[in-house]
Amino acid sequence: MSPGLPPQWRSSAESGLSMLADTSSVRIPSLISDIPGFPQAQTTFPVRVFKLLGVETLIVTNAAGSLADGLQPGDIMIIKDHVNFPGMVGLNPLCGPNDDKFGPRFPAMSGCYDKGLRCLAMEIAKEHGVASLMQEGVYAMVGGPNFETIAEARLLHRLGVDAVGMSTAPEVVVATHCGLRVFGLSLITNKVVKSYEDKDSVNHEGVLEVGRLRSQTVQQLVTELVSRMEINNNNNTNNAV
Ligand SMILES: O=P(O)(O)O[C@@H]1C[C@H](O)[C@@H](CO)O1
Ligand code: HPA
Repeated sequence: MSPGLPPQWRSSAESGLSMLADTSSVRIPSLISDIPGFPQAQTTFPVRVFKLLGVETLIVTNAAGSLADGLQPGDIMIIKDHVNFPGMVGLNPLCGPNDDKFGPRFPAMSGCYDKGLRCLAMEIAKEHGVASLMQEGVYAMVGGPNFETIAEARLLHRLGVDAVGMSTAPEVVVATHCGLRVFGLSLITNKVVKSYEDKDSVNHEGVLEVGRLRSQTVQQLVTELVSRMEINNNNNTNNAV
């Protein structure tokens, strides 16, 4: 403790320092890799294992809040593209030395959500009578774990984001890097509050509730998609194995 610290500040500063030292009770997040739950290296590791096992397509799902007027809770958004906010400021799972066995140092991300699978999913939705729940849109990943402020929600909306969540982009980046085909769905679990007059507020229980409500529909869509999608042996540009 600095001897120059005013006495009235000492006890809180000391208790803060002792909490930081006691790693058994306090989890200290690393700014680089640990937001909000697990390091990105850990959450994306299975994607490279899939690649090495010969998997060709990654299907991702998430819960997301809607910014688009046309997307209501319970709707299912086919992810057309994403904005990886953490990635854009350096929280990118590809940071660090590149492993050329998996893919190039500077991989392209345009077209990372496969168009053929997006069209097939929409066809399946029509056949199952759930097309009215489905539309394509842009997903943005934010760091979380707090939900958005109203100003943040408005900013995202103005940037062209249709739905916002706290996951998915890192796995998709790693999958695209190693040449996997990707398909993604966002289950819209809530409207993101964009107005200071709005008394609504998002909460995690509500997110889980909508997840339970639509779990069967999402399962049916994904099962049907898997049974009908083409094997894409020739699609991989990178040879990790
Ligand atoms: O599907 P994910 O894990 O992205 O779920 C979202 C983000 C938070 O984990 C949670 C917030 O309610 O939902
Ligand atoms: N914001 C961010 N992540 C989310 C939301 C949201 O409104 N809903 C579910 N995950």
